[in-house]
Amino acid sequence: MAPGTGVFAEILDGDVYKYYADGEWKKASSGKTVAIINPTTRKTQYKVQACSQEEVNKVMDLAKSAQKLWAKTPLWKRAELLHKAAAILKEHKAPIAECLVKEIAKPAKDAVTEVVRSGDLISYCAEEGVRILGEGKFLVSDSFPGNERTKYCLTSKIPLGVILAIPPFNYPVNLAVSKIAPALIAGNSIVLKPPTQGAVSGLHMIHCFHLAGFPKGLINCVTGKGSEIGDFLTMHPGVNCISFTGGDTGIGISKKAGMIPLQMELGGKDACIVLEDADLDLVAINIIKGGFSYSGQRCTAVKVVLVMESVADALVEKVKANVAKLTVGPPEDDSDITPVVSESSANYIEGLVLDAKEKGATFCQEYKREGNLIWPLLLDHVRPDMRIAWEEPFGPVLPVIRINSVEEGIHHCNASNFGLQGCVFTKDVNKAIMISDAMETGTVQINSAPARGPDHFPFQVNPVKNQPNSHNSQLLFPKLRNYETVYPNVRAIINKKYCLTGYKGQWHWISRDYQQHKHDDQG
Ligand SMILES: NC(=O)C1=CN([C@@H]2O[C@H](COP(=O)(O)OP(=O)(O)OC[C@H]3O[C@@H](n4cnc5c(N)ncnc54)[C@H](OP(=O)(O)O)[C@@H]3O)[C@@H](O)[C@H]2O)C=CC1
Ligand SMILES: O=C(O)[C@H](O)COP(=O)(O)O
Repeated sequence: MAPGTGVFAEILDGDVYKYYADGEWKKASSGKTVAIINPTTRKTQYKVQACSQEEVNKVMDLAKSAQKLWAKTPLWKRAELLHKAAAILKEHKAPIAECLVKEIAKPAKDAVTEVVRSGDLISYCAEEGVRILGEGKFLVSDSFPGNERTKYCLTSKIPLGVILAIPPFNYPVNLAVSKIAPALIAGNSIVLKPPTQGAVSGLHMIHCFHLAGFPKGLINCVTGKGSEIGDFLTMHPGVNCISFTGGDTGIGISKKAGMIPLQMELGGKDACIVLEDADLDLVAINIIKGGFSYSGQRCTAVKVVLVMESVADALVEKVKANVAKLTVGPPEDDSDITPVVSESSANYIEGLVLDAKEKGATFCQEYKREGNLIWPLLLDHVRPDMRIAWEEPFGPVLPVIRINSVEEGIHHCNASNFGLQGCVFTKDVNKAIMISDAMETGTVQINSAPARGPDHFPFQVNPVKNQPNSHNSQLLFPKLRNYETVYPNVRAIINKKYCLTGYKGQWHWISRDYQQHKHDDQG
């Protein structure tokens, strides 16, 4: 089934996709549309409605009223509807994946994975939600000095209200449901503003919730350019919480939004620290996976390699050999490297490459670009005075900085404004843990590339970094009546075999020996 046909026919009006409010698909009164450009053809692929401020006002009112009733809907019923939406989404993975291919040039197989993973996440939120939200806390007064047992305190989790969800282009389905599903199970309503590139995938996903039979007005989706309706949405008095994922736009939003909870997942410059004793074949494979999957357009992509000088030549050779194997071309062919999302993004990446060239970086491949398609590029001998050492290219260009000590690597990682993830490669697990502790990032992967998934793992930025707090979707679950613990203290050091997670001071350790790990990874 093609997008906008079959069960999805009602979301399309002529060649323009409608927006969703009050349980219905509608045309915007502005009469204006927004074009979605296919990154591969650079031609208009789809059109969506440009919603007006009046429409946003209406949607906020609807979302507010619907939320009041939804909060009274039994938890098990909320979970039932979410499970239904998850099944419908997975059933219709093909047309939604096609939208991802056409709107954001996601390789065909990865596009299907994104939809399936999103369905699983919705179900997971439904399952966990009934447990987490089913529990409360009980306190007695004489546990505090000077008190007799004359009072009992019961706390329970209540919804925040209307959640404004704004995901980025690179996972328009998955990063939308990672906001929508926790919000709904916890009794909140949703106003989704999808990214322009990715809006049509988002509208198809929303239709799956519609088909599941959620109450009218509970879930709404307004389309339009962020630069045009963004401020009106984020400063709207009807919004009780903003869940945003994207770039520096989030910093602006956090300054404008006022006294409401914010969930901010912003950019990353994930460092990969490579020690002398690392298994260089394993490192090279992970650098390729971490740095170049979806053409580097992941917040968790490896964005700078910090390798000990003594093994740098050997590592660069191995990575070069693997880069040569990457296929470059259209997403429909499931190429490894596909066009980046827009011309302005390609121009930005090119600016970083030219700056590095001017300042003397070694080009391991020839720089090549056709339209938005940029061939994978490894830049060796990058120095801290080059922009690429610090900025996030969000494209298939990876800098290598040679270091003479572990401290130098940690220093570079910590000097970055970003604090999302990082990774360290060494056979010495003690060193790995010590380095992980010293890296000011939310998560460190040991002997593995950075990644957000599996989707139920904690995901947050290190709070010492100059960014708004970023944390996983737990914010959308609870608002304790006494405003405790809005930001859960979660830190994780994760990889497939060594896993150390902490939650409110409780630490769990699972380990297997490195040889076993190595054996598993080599298949
Ligand atoms: N930490 C994390 O979990 C993740 C972070 N990211 C980061 O996202 C960035 C790439 O995504 P990208 O989409 O380009 O990010 P942007 O910040 O450009 O856009 C993100 C979203 O914000 C919207 N937006 C734009 N302007 C405004 C505004 N003034 N008010 C409200 N919303 C607005 C966009 O809409 P429109 O498209 O219409 O402009 C889009 O939906 C990278 O920096 C990446 O690292 C990506 C994924 C995960
Ligand atoms: O946008 C991103 O980069 C995602 O949050 C990363 O998800 P992944 O690491 O599972 O690809």
